[in-house]
Amino acid sequence: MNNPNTDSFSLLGVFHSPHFSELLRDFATRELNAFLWLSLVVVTTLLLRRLFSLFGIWRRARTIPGPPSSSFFGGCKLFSRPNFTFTDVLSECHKNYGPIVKLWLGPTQLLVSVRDPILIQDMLIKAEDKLPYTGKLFHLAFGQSSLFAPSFEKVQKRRELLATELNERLLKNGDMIPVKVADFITDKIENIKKKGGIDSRKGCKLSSHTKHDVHNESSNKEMKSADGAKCCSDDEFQDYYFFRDLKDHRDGKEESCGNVMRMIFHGCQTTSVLITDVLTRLVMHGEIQDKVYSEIRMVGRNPSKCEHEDVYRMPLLLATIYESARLLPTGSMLQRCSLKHDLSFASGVTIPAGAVLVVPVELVQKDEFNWGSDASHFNPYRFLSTVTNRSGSAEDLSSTGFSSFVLNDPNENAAFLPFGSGARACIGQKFIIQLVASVLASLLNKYEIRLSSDSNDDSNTTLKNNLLQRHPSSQILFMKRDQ
Ligand code: HEM
Repeated sequence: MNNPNTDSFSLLGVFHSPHFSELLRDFATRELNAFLWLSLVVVTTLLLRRLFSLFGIWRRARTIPGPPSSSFFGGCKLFSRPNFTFTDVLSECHKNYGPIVKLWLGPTQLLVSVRDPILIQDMLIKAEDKLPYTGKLFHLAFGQSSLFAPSFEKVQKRRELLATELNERLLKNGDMIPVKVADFITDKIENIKKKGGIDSRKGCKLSSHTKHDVHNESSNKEMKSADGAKCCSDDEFQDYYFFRDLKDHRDGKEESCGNVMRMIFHGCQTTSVLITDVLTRLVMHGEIQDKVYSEIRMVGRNPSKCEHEDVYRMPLLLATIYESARLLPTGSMLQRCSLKHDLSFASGVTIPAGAVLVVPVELVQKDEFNWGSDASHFNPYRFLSTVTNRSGSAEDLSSTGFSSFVLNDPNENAAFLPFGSGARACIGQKFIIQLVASVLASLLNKYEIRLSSDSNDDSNTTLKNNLLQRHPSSQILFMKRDQ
């Protein structure tokens, strides 16, 4: 029989033998070598894949014209010029290289700018995604949003829902909102006059009081109309109008506020720029304001059954809004990208997946080639045609309550892009144009607007927080009309 003490002793002996520890060391060395080799193979494969995709991008980007460069940073020389904005850089590139140009922003980051309206239309339809990092910025600020996410797949369903909500349900019941908003603003103007003791003949500077007034009344949750009647509380208003359906279709991952906050942020920013700009244009062009007022009075004498449809009988007012949006778009650029697939344009150019695609809206909307020699001038009549009789001469329809002009669809011109175009175009366009037109019609019916004597007429346009802004902003006076 074996003695267990002797067995364990001999086993310990094997473990302690120099041969065994050499074996162990050898095993550990081989394991480590295998691991290092494997890591090397994985890292090399990854690097090679990256290098191949890089060469792929360079090869495909070769067909796109752009600034010649010895390095990737083709735009460097242009960027280093003093006082040169990004729009200036793109303008310079387009002048030299044609309607489509490329700029390397880094070895792997290709930017392609498109200026030709036909190409833009093609691109905005085909490029359905937006840049991932722009979404992340807003994600940090407002939480996750399925409405403004970069991938089209993610936003498609939610876009359809919101479009139905805005264009079918809200617009069809559209009488209430503009009336309430206009009443609210009128109420504010009258309050400011009373509180400030401003001589009503001198009018009222809305801009200088708005901040203080909004702050004072933020605790008062009920909106009241000019005659003091209760309209509805903020909560009811939000619940009923904008957000009911969006809340119902929320998925688990999504933060409840993300969509609502992004929409409020986007809607407020863009709408305030548009309204301010239309008012400024009307102040600067008194003759257009007078004609818009006549149009409003004419429609007012013969109103439609549905009040919200009246604005469609005010073509000059609508054309004024479109022309203001053309001359001062809310952002200087539209951006897109195709995250998964390369894009092929009808012109034969292929844009690699992941490239940043931009449309310099400001340039396109003021391009003489697209808008004629008066491209940089305010001319709402460019969106209007005259109603003619059978003999071809202009017809005067004022006695019938209809304008002698008809509004041409501004979106027929591919160079009209204040609301974007294609797969990711703004969903709010129809809704906000009707709303802004109704509110302006109510205001202009009650007030004549003039520029305060201390305002500076020489306002220039600058880009701040991604929005085009006028500086210094004009101070507008509201003078009550004798009704
Ligand atoms: C004057 C008012 C407005 C202007 C000028 C404006 C302009 C724009 C522009 C330029 C875009 C990007 C389009 C593109 O990349 O092709 C956009 C996107 C969008 N707009 Fe507006 N917008 C306005 C008001 C509104 C309002 C009131 C709403 C909703 C209530 C709205 C909802 C959206 C949404 C959801 C998108 C994102 C579309 C997407 O990423 O798929 N907008 N808007």
